[in-house]
Amino acid sequence: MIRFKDVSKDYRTKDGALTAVSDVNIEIKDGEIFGIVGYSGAGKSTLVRMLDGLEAPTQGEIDINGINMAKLKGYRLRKQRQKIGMIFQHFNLLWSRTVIDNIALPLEIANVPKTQRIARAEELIKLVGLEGREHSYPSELSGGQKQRVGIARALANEPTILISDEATSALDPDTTNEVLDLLLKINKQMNLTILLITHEMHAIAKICQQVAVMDSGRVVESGSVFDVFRHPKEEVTKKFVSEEFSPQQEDSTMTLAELIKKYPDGQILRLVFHGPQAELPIVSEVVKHYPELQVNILAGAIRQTQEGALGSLDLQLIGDEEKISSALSYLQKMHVETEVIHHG
Ligand SMILES: Nc1ncnc2c1ncn2[C@@H]1O[C@H](COP(=O)(O)OP(=O)(O)OP(=O)(O)O)[C@@H](O)[C@H]1O
Repeated sequence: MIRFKDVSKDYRTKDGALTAVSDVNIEIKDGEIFGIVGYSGAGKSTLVRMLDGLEAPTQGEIDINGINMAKLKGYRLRKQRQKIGMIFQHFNLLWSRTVIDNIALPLEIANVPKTQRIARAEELIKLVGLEGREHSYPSELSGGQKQRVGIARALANEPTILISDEATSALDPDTTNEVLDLLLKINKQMNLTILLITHEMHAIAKICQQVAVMDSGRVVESGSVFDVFRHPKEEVTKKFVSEEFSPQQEDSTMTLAELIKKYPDGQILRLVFHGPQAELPIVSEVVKHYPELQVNILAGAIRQTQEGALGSLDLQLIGDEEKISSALSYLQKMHVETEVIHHG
C-alpha cells in the first residue's frame, strides 16, 4: 500500500513561496492501477518525485508498506528506490547502448553478475515483445519500441511499483493503446502496482481502476474510474471527461450550443448507461411506448473501462410536453441516468 498523508510541497522561488502540492491524501492498494490526471503544472511530477524519494515533502508523510520515504537515507533509500521503476515521456534511454544493454543497465549498477544480467534482460525482452531487436540501438526503433525498452529497463530490478510519468504522451493513438495493453499485461502477470500520471483521460479509462484528479496542487476529486466518469463533480473533471467521453456527433466539431441551434425543437436529453444496460434496446423501447413522440438520435459514444462499458447518447424528443415527461420517467424506471441538456 502506498499512502500519501496530508502531503504538501512548497518551493522557494525568487517570487516567493510556491505551493506545488497541497494537502494530498491518497491511498493506492497493492496491485492496483491508479491514475493521476491533471493539466500541466497541477503538481503531478512533484508528487512522483516525492514518492521516489528524490524530494521530501514540506509537510505530511509518504509511506510504502509502512516505510516513510523521507526518513530513509543512503543504502536503505537506494534499496527502497529499486522497488520503484519509472518510465518517462521521452524514454530516457542511453543512445550509445543497444536495447539489451539499456535493459541490463540497472542490474549493472546493482552489481549483478554478467550472466545473470543477460538472462534477466532476455526474459524482459520477451515480456515486452522485442525479440529480434536485442542488438538494435534506440535510434533504430519506433517510439512504441523505445517505450517497450523503457518498460523492460524499469522492470529489471523486479520492482513492486511502476510509475508511468506521461509515458504515452509522445506516442500516436495506436501505439499508445499497445503500450497501455502491455502495462495491463504486466500489472496482471506480476501483480505490479502502477501509478499512471497523465493528462489523457483515455489512458485512465482504458487501464486504471482508481483515479485522482489534480488541479493547482490539490486532489480535487478521486474515486473509481467508473464513478468519476459517470458523475464528474468538479469543473476540471467535467472538462477531462468531456474531452474523452463526449458523444461523437456526425460532425464531431459541433459543440453543444451548435447542436441546440441546429435542433431547437423539443428537448435534448443525454442518457448515460453502463454495464449490462449498454446492451438494452433503450431507444426502440422509447419509440415503442411513445409512438406519438418523434425520437431523433443526435450523437452517441461507448467506452470500455476496467469495470465494463459506459455509454452516452444524445436524443432529441419532439412532441407533447406531458408525453415527454412521461418518457423521462420511463427512462428513470429503466435506471437510465437522464439529463435534460436543452428544453426548447
Ligand atoms: N524545483 C522547483 N522549483 C520551483 N517550482 C517548481 C519546482 N518543481 C515544480 N515547480 C512548480 O510546481 C508546480 C507543479 O509542477 P509539476 O511539474 O509538479 O506539475 P505537473 O502537473 O507535473 O506538470 P507538467 O506535466 O507540466 O510537469 C508548477 O507551478 C511548477 O512550476
